[in-house]
Amino acid sequence: MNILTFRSNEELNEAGAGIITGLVQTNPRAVLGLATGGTPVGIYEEIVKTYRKGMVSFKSVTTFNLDEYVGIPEDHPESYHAYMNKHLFDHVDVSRERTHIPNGNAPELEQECARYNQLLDDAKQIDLQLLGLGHNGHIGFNEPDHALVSGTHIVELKDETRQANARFFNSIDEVPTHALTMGVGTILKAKMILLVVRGADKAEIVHRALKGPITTECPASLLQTHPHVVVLLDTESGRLINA
Ligand SMILES: O=P(O)(O)OC[C@H]1O[C@](O)(CO)[C@@H](O)[C@@H]1O
Repeated sequence: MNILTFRSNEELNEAGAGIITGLVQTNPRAVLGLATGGTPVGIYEEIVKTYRKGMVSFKSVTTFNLDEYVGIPEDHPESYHAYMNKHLFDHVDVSRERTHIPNGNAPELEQECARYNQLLDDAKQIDLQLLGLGHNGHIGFNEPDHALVSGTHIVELKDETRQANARFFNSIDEVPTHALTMGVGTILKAKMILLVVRGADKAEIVHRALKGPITTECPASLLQTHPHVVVLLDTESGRLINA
């Protein structure tokens, strides 16, 4: 595991964007696993800047997002479909047929999970999976539990996750109770994982995830078993790791 700590957000964003655009420059048909949440926004901004300079093209790239809320429309401003359009897809030349996000409004959610798993199987392997980290150690929406699910599945969000994400909604009551998420098995199958974490409030979970016991009670701790993980931290989130 390669853990890099950055003094400024700009440097962290440039490093994250550089890894992703560098991969696409060398492999224009790369399969990218993408994340949402507050953490990757600055990285997407840097990617768009690189694209606008004509230094990278996404036209042959395939993307798979980690997760989507259940029960809010795709055009709801806080859906992960809307997020990806706003922060990346509307600004680069990615082909929409090759972008994939689970459909949280599918009439049969189990069938939707099976469909998403099939698409992932057809793509064979994600070349780079971008991840943020939840305060309770979740990756994607894989919440701490006594057991974890390998493939895409429906998950009931923990109260702490709904509270953390309430900042994006008018009130906690509007935060969906369920989501569809790629499973930990699929995440760990990626060739490379790029975990990005920011903020003093994540210092403890970063330490637990990267240095603590490997346990399903902290899903991110399973990343310790992966052969190629790069972790980008700011000084605050890396405080305990670097102590
Ligand atoms: O980047 P944030 O907003 O702190 O969220 C951390 C993680 O939580 C999620 O938003 C899900 O709650 C993930 O998508 C993200 O990786």
